Amino acid sequence: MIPASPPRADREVRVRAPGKVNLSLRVGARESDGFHPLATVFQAVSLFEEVVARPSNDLRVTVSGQHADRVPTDMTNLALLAAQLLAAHTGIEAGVHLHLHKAVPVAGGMAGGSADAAAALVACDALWGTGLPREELVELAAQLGSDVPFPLIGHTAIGTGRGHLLAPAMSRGEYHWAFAVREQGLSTARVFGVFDELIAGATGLEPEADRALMQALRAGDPHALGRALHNDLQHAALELAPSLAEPLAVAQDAGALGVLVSGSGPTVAALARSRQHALVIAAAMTAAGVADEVMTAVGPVPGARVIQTTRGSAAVGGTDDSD
Ligand SMILES: C[C@](O)(CO)[C@H](O)COP(=O)(O)OP(=O)(O)OC[C@H]1O[C@@H](n2ccc(N)nc2=O)[C@H](O)[C@@H]1O
Ligand SMILES: Nc1ncnc2c1ncn2[C@@H]1O[C@H](COP(=O)(O)OP(=O)(O)OP(=O)(O)O)[C@@H](O)[C@H]1O
Repeated sequence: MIPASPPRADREVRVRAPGKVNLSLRVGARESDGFHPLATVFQAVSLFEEVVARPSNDLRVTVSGQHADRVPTDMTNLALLAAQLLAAHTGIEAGVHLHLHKAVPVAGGMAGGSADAAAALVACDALWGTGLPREELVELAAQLGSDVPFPLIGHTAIGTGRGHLLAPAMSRGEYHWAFAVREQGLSTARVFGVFDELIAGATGLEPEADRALMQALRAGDPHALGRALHNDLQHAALELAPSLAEPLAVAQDAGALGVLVSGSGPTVAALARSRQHALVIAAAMTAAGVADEVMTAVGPVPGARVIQTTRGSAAVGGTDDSD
């Protein structure tokens, strides 16, 4: 074990990492490792998790913000697992206190926990001075969960394998979203389980079906993107939570260019014509009482980045190297 160079007790590193929407999610049949092969297109959206890392003798986490009470603070927390993995990988003997400020819905299909883990990798790497290249952090991220590499990269990317193998995708312009959030989350493993029952072995991956979607992104055409949105897990999510049909219908009636369940759900994502239109869709969903909460966001946005490093009371500003 290499002892970490003792960080000043008053030093802190603040990192921001985005949530995601799967613009397209195509799922193949479960493989022998228990996972499904995916062909997906991720877009990072402007709901940001913030993680602050401070020196500590042990590994500990505190949580504030959106539904903080539903986030575990034991060693099952993905951010703590990320810190532990980085310490083991670099052979460093160091603790950390991670504070998570949540803005991405918990268990909402938008990879909030994964964003925390990605942010924790970047924050601990900076706090401990381990200085790993981003590609090495991405490899560690994949060991933590299928969705963890993407919030490190951000922007728009194609995911294959378990969803963890990423290739950047070209995207022009801004896309505006309204989200209907349901308080009661859905378990990702359960949604994949219901997917298995529904498809009963009859599925192909068909990533080539996303040609229109990729073309829409290259052209910066939200109308074409709206028509191309696709989620193979949507049926399974609706089976487990049939009331999700309501926000989908209300958003459609409010003129959304496309609507879908985000990832494994239960968050419903509606693509709008503009920021103003996203607010109109959000207001329609609130008025109809079809969401516990509504949010709006824009995408694509960058991946996990240091937004502030503080030594003592002096903030020394971001050290953004993520793009
Ligand atoms: C639905 C998505 O959000 C789409 O991006 C992701 O595939 C989910 O990624 P995640 O939450 O990071 O998932 P993991 O923590 O890797 O896996 C949780 C559980 O989901 C199922 N799972 C996940 C990914 C995958 N490609 N196939 C699966 O069957 C497995 O049952 C697994 O035990
Ligand atoms: N830092 C964390 N934030 C939120 N949940 C966490 C965290 N660490 C572990 N968890 C556990 O993971 C579960 C799923 O959390 P998360 O918010 O990442 O779901 P999700 O957005 O549906 O994930 P994904 O879209 O990647 O499938 C939670 O119910 C919680 O028990």
